[in-house]
Amino acid sequence: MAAAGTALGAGAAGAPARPAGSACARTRSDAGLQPGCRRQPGGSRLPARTGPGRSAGRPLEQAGEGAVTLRVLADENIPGLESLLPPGASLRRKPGRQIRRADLRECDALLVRSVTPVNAELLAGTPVRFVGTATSGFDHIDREWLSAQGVAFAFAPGCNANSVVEYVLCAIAEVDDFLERLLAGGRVGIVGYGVIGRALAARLAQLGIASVACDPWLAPGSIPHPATLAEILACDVISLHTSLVDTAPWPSRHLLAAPELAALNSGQLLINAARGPVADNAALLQCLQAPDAPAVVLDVWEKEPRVEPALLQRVRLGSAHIAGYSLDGKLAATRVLCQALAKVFELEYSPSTKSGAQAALALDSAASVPDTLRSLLAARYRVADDDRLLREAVLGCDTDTAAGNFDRLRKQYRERRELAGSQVQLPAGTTTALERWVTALGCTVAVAKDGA
Ligand SMILES: NC(=O)C1=CN([C@@H]2O[C@H](COP(=O)(O)OP(=O)(O)OC[C@H]3O[C@@H](n4cnc5c(N)ncnc54)[C@H](O)[C@@H]3O)[C@@H](O)[C@H]2O)C=CC1
Ligand SMILES: O=C(O)C(=O)[C@H](O)COP(=O)(O)O
Repeated sequence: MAAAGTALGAGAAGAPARPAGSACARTRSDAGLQPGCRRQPGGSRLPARTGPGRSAGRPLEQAGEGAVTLRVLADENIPGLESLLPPGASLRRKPGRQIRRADLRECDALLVRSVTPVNAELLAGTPVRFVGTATSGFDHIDREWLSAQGVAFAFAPGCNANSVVEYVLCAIAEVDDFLERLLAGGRVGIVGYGVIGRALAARLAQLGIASVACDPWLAPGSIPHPATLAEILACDVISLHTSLVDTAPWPSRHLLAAPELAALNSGQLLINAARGPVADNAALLQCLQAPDAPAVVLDVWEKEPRVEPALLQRVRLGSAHIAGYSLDGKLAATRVLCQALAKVFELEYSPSTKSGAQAALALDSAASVPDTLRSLLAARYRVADDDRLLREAVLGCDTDTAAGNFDRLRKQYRERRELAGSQVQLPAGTTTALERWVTALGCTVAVAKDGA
C-alpha cells in the first residue's frame, strides 16, 4: 500500500495507516505533491527518472533563447490552462477517456481528470515525468507505480470541497422537509471524515445542525462526534464522503451493500457524492424497489459513464458527477496543478489567484429560516436542474448514446459559482438573526441603508 497523504503540507500526527486513495488534512491552497523528482546532475530542470530500468531524464528543449518548452498533454476538460500554465509550456488537449500511450511519446507532463486511468499501461516507455490530476480523488492513479518510476505526482485536495458541501446542502434543501427536520434537531451522518467530510461537518455546525461521522482509518479522537456505521445509518440524512478504497481492513467499495441499505427507511435521505462503487448500485436498486425505501440522491454511479436507467428513475435527484464542478473549484485545481508543475520543473511562476468576482445576491424576504436558507442556496445552484438534464440525457436512449450524453453534460457544464464568498444584500432593519444564517453559509453581509 502506498503511504497515503504524501502531499505537501499534509500529515495527520499520530494517525494510523491511511488507505490508498486517502489524503490527510489539506486545504484548498495545498498542492498535493508527491515527491519523485530529483535535481539532475548538470542542471537539467527535469525531474530524474529514478525507477527501475530508467535513465535520467533529458533536459527541457530550448525553444528560442531562454525559452523552455515543457510539453504538456491535458484533458480537454481542465479549464484555464491556456492562461495559468507556466510560461514556455506547450499545451495539447485530448478527451480524457481517449488519452493513450501513443499520445505521450513526446510529453513531459500529463494533466488528467478522474476519467483517465494512469498506470504502467499508459506511461511505461514514455518521457512523462509529471502527472497531475485536477481532482480530489485519485483512485484512478497508480501512485505506487509513479513513485517507483520517479514520476512526480500532484492532485488538488480540497479545491472542490466547498462545491461538494454546497451540493449536499442543496440536495437536503430540495428533498421533502429534510432541511426543516435537521434545523429542528435532526442529525446528519457523515461517512468519511477527510477534507470534504470535515468541511461538511463544519458548515452544518455553523447552521446549528448536528452531525456525527465515521472514518475507521483515522486515529481515535480525531473525529469530534464519532459514531459507528450502524449509528450513522440511523441518522435523518446520510452523506457519503469516503475515498474509494479497496484496502483491508476498511475498504469503502460497497461499504453500503444490501445489509446496510436494509437498515434505511422512508424517513431518511441518503446522498452519495463520493464515488459510485461506495454504494452497491444493484443492491441500491433493490432497496429502492421496496415500499419503505429511503430518499436517495446520487451524483456518482457505479459504472460511469453508464448509468443504470432503472436506478436513475428511482432516485429523488440524480446528477452526472458534477458535485465538485463549481468554476471556483475547477480553477483552484488548475492553479494547484500549475504551481506543482512549476515547482517540479523548477520554473519561475506566479499565477493569478482570482476566479473573478461573483454577482452580489439580494435577500429581501421575511421568510422562515429554512426558506431563507433554501432561497440563498438556490440563488447559486439547484440539484434539480442537473437532475432534469441527466434524465433528458439518459432515459430513453440506447446505452452507448446515454454514456456519451453523460460525458457531454460534464464537458459542457455551465458556469456555476459557489455561494460561500458571495455578498448578500439585506434590507435595512434586517434582524441580526438573518445575518447569522447568511454568514453561516459562508457569505458576507451588506445591509442596505434606510431608503436605499
Ligand atoms: N462528486 C464529486 O464531484 C466529487 C467527489 N469526490 C470524492 O470524494 C472523496 C472524498 O474527498 P476528500 O474528502 O477530499 O478526500 P480525503 O482523502 O480527504 O477523505 C476521504 C476519507 O475517506 C476515509 N475513508 C476511506 N475508507 C473509508 C471507510 N471504509 N469508511 C469510512 N471512511 C473511509 C478516508 O480515511 C479519508 O479520511 C474523494 O476521494 C472523491 O472520490 C471529491 C470531489 C468531488
Ligand atoms: O475531485 C474529484 O475527486 C472529482 O470527483 C471531480 O470533481 C470529478 O471530476 P472529473 O475529474 O471526473 O471530471
